[in-house]
Amino acid sequence: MSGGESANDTGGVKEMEATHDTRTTEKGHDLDVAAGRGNAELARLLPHPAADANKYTRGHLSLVAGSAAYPGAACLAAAAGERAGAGYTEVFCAGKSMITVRGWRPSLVVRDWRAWKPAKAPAPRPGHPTACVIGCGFDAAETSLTSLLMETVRGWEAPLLIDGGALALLANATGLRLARERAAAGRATLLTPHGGEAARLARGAREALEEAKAAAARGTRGPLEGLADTLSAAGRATLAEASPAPATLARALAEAYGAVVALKGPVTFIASPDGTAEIMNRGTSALAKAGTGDVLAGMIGALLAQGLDPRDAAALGCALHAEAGRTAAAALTDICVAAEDLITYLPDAIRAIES
Ligand SMILES: NC(=O)C1=CN([C@@H]2O[C@H](COP(=O)(O)OP(=O)(O)OC[C@H]3O[C@@H](n4cnc5c(N)ncnc54)[C@H](O)[C@@H]3O)[C@@H](O)[C@H]2O)[C@@H](O)CC1
Ligand SMILES: Nc1ncnc2c1ncn2[C@@H]1O[C@H](COP(=O)(O)OP(=O)(O)O)[C@@H](O)[C@H]1O
Repeated sequence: MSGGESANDTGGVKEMEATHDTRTTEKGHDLDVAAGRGNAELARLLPHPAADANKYTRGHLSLVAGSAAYPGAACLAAAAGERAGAGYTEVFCAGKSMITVRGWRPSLVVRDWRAWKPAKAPAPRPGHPTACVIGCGFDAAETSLTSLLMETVRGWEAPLLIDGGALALLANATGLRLARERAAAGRATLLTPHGGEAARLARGAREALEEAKAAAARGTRGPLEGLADTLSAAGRATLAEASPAPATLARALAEAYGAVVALKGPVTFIASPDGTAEIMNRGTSALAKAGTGDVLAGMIGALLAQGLDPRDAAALGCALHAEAGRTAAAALTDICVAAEDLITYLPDAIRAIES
């Protein structure tokens, strides 16, 4: 791993006040980072079901997750998605993972991912929200998964969250181009990298910029034409840095990929393509265990599937995840908490935010 993969230390970002729109300067870039939202604001986003709700109107979450190497990631994300309110949670996973995912939770609808046809999914319609999470438990070494991902980025109309091993597969000129085409078509995308995955996404954006430059030098028109001109100078400077500070990196990735980016770590930064960013620093080091990111992806995916916009889904999902971690740590100690416990303690997190 390169030095760039330690992207999520918090060096360079000033301690945030508990007020909104805190202004700070990070590594010479002028940066506005809004402090984390308060409980009252978050509570208003909680998707309580309407009295006449049914499982379809509550939101349909499709999870494309769980390679043969990592079935557990699909289990964690799907169970978190159910707990976070999705009315219908469907898992498309490797054939070899199906029995594990089915056995873990009978309420999940489990299919082989060869049956996943993102471009043929019914178009989203009012009152029937839907979203897709792809990548939890993807084995990035399995290059055959690239077409599954790219087909989804190209063909899936509703909000799309990309996590885990799928981020490595997205991190190249083709992935960036397809993500930008989604944005241009008004389709929402949310990326949830940890520091290592964010560094890979930055490399992918650099590759795209190089490709665009080479095409321009040859005088060839191509799909990445004008990319450099559409990115801000600050964004390009951040992508060129070996070890950018996380808030600026989150913002540069959001701009480059045309997606909301939640760059996870001890402090999580949520950045949007329009240049806005907010901080989420309610977490606990009890969360530093394998699988907690898969749980977060399932929670945010369920909120997207219930109709929240990507920024709100990321802010509420990260806050609920952090609160669940804190409550779990209070009960179990910060040593003993495991990813599954966050799902168990999600109801306490909801109550904490509502109170
Ligand atoms: N129970 C399961 O089945 C689990 C499956 N998982 C899946 O395993 C796949 C590989 O993900 P991994 O993240 O393990 O491996 P990756 O190889 O994608 O990333 C880990 C590498 O990134 C570097 N890194 C830098 N900053 C980091 C940071 N802030 N946090 C974490 N790593 C950082 C690490 O040094 C490490 O070399 C993903 O698809 C993921 O969803 C994991 O989520 C763990 C649990
Ligand atoms: N020291 C820490 N303090 C607070 N939160 C943390 C800390 N370490 C990790 N986390 C949180 O735990 C989660 C880890 O996600 P990720 O690295 O993707 O895990 P995995 O890939 O194993 O599922 C993220 O939400 C991150 O913000």
